[in-house]
Amino acid sequence: MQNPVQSEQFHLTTFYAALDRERGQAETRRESEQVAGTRNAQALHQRDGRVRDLNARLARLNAAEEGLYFGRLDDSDGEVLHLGRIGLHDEDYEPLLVDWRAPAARPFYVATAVHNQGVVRRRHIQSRLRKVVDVQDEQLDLGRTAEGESRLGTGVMGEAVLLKALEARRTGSMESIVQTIQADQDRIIRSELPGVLVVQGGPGTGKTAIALHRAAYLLYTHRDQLEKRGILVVGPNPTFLKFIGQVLPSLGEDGVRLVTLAELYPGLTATRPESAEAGEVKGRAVMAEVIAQAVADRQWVPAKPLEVTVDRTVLRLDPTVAEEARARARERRLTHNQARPFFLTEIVDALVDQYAEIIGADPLGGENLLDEYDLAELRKEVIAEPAVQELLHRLWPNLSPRELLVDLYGDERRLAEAAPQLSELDREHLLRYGDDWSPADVPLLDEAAELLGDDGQEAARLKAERARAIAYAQGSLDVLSGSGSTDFDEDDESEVLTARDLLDAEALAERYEADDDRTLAERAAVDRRWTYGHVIVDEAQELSPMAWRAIARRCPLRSMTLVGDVAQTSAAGGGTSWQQALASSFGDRWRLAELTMNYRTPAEVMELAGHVLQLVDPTVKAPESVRSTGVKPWHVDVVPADQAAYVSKVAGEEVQHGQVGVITSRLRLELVQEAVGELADVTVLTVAGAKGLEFDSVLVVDPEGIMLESPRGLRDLYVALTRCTQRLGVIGELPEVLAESDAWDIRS
Ligand SMILES: Nc1ncnc2c1ncn2[C@@H]1O[C@H](COP(=O)(O)OP(=O)(O)OP(=O)(O)O)[C@@H](O)[C@H]1O
Repeated sequence: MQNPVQSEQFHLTTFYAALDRERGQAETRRESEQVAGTRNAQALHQRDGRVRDLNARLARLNAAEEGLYFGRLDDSDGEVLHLGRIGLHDEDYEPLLVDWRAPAARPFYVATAVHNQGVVRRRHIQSRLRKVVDVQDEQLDLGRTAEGESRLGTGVMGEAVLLKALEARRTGSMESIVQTIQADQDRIIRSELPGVLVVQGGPGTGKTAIALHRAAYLLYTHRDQLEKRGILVVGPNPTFLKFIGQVLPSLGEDGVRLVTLAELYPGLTATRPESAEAGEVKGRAVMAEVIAQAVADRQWVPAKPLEVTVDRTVLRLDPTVAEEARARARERRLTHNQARPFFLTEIVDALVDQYAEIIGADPLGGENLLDEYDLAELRKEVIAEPAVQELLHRLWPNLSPRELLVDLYGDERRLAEAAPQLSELDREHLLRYGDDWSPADVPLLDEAAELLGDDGQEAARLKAERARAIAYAQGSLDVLSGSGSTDFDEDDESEVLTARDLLDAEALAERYEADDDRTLAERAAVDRRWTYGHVIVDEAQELSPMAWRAIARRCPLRSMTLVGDVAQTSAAGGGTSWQQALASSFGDRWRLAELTMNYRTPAEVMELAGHVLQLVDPTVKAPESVRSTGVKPWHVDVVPADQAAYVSKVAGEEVQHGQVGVITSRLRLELVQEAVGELADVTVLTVAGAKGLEFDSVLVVDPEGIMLESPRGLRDLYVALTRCTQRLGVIGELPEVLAESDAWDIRS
C-alpha cells in the first residue's frame, strides 16, 4: 500500500495538471479575444467584457498556486472529497477539487468525532512548491482512533497543522487560514449575508482573519449580488491595511476596497492630528444635529429690511419676504444647494417687481409702462448686479461641506448658534482655523455633504469623468475608422456596420462608462454615494456614533460584519459596549457572535494580560490561549534616560526570534524610534499604530506612560501586551497591576 504522502502526491499532481490546463485554456482564449479583429463597437465592447472576465479567472487560478490542495474527507461509504483553495474540474467537467467555500466543503471545518456528519477521516495535506510535505489524519469515527487525532480533546480541528501555523514565524503580512479554520470561526464566515453581524472576541481570536475569509466566502457565494457593488473593509490605520492587504488577493478575490476612516471621504486623506477631546466631541451623535443646525443657520433671514442698489435705484428686501421664500424652499425637502435656486428665484422676483414698480411707474398714474421684454431685461440687470449677488450669497450661499465646516469651526458665534447643546469647553475643542482635516472630521464632512447636496464640484468632477470617457471613445473610433480604410474587406462581415455608422463618440462613451476599465475599488473611491453590497469593519469598537452614521450610509441594505473587542477600545469616542456603540445607527437590529479562543498570544503572556483585563472590566473573561510556549514574559526596569538605548540593544537581539514590535507611549515614541533607527525587522509604534497587528516578539516600553497618557490607557496597555505570538518583554517602571503579578521572569 502506498504511504499517504505518496498517494496524496498523486492527487496533488493531478490537480496541478488541471490547474495548468485551465490556466492554459484561459490564456489561449484571452489571446484569441485580443487579436480577433472586429469593427463593430458593440462586439468590441462585449469582447472587452470577456477579456476582463478571463483576467479575473486567471488571477484566481494564479492565486491558488501555493497550497492548492489541502484537505480531504472520506465518508463511511468510501466517497472521497478533495478540498482546495479553488474548485477544479477534469476534462469531462467532473469535479476534481472542491472550493473551500462550497457547501460540500463545510464538514471539513465543522465535523467532530461526536458529530462526524458521515465523515470517517479528515486529512490535512501540506504542500510546498507542488510537493506534498506532510499529511495529518484525524479519525472521526468513534470506534477507531488514529495517530494525529486531537490529543487535548479541545475540539480543535487539525491540531498539529494549526499549531504549526501558529508557531511559524510571522512574515510581516497576514496569511490565509483556509487550511485550519475552526468550527466556531467557520460558523461566522458562513453566516448569512443579510443583517448586521457583530463579532466580539478578545485579542488573537481570529476576528480579522475571519472577517477577510468571510469577505471571500460572500463574494463566492453571492457573486452576482456582490460583484457589482463590492465589499468595503474599514480598518484602523494604513499599516494595518498593509498588513492584511495580501489575504484576499491570495484567496483570488479583488472586489474589495480596503480603507481607513481617514480615506472614506473622496478627495482628501484626513491625517491632521488632533486632541482626544476634540475627536471625542466630533464623534458624538449630537453632532448630526449640530451640522443640521449649521446648515439651517446658513439659510439666513435678516432681522430688518436690507437695501440693495441697482443702477442707482434703492431696492428693499423685507424680512417677511425672505422668511416666506425660505419656508417654501425648505418645504421642498431638498438639500441646501438643490433648494437654493428656488429660494433665489423668489427673492429675485421680489426685487424685480419692486424695481419695475419704481422705474416703470406711469407719471400720469396709469398702468405700469413696462412690457414683458422690459421685465426680462430688468431681471437680467438685477441678477448681474454684484450687490444683489452678494446679498443672495449672504442669504443662502452655495456651500461645499468643507466650506461649511471651515466657517463653523472658525467662528465662535456660529458655533454657539449651531451647537447650544454643547458646553463652552466642548465648543472650544471644535474651534480651529484652516482647511485641513482629522479622521474625526470625515463623518462630519460626510454628514454635511448629505444635507448640502451637490455644490457644483461634484457635477464638475462628473463632467470631467465624462469628458475622459468621450475622449477615450473618440480615440477608439479613430482607430476603428483608421483600420477600416486599410483592411476593410467587402466579403468580410459586410453586413456588420462600422462603429462610426452606428455611434458617435458620445454614445460610445456611455457604453464605456457602463463598462469602466477602472477597478471597483478605484470607482468606489471617487464616488461618495457609492453603496456597497457588504461592509466589514475591523476594530469596530473604535468607531464613534458619527462614524457609524457615515458607514451605515454606505450600506443601505445593512449587510455588515463588524468585528472588534470592546475591552480594547482606545478612542475616547469609541464604544465600551456594543449596545451603546451601535444604538444610534442600528438600534437593536444586529446579531452577536462571540469567539473565545486566542490563537495568537501564548498562555504565559495571556496570564499577565489577564490582570489588566480584570481592571478594565472584571466581567469579561480573557480568551483562552490554544498553546503555551513555556517562555514567561520578562521585565526590566530601566531609568527613562537609558531606556531608548537599552531598547535598541534588546530589539537587535530579539530579531533572532523573528519580527519585533516595539510598542511605546506617545511621549517616548520619537526617542525610541531614533535609537532603534533602521534596524531590519523591527517596527516601533504607539498602541494606536499597533492595533490589530502582531509580531513574533514584542517589547512594551514605558507601560506606565501608556497607561497614564490616555483616559483609556488601561485598555491600551491590554492591547500592547497581547500583540506577540512568541515572546514579550516589558521595559520601564511597571504599573501596580503588572507589578503584583507573579507571571514574570524578572531580568536584572
Ligand atoms: N483558525 C486559525 N488557523 C490559523 N491561524 C489562525 C486561526 N485563527 C486565527 N489565527 C491566527 O491568529 C492570529 C490572530 O488572528 P487575528 O489577528 O485575526 O485576531 P484578532 O481577533 O483580530 O486579534 P486582535 O483583536 O488582537 O487584533 C493571526 O496570526 C491569525 O492568522
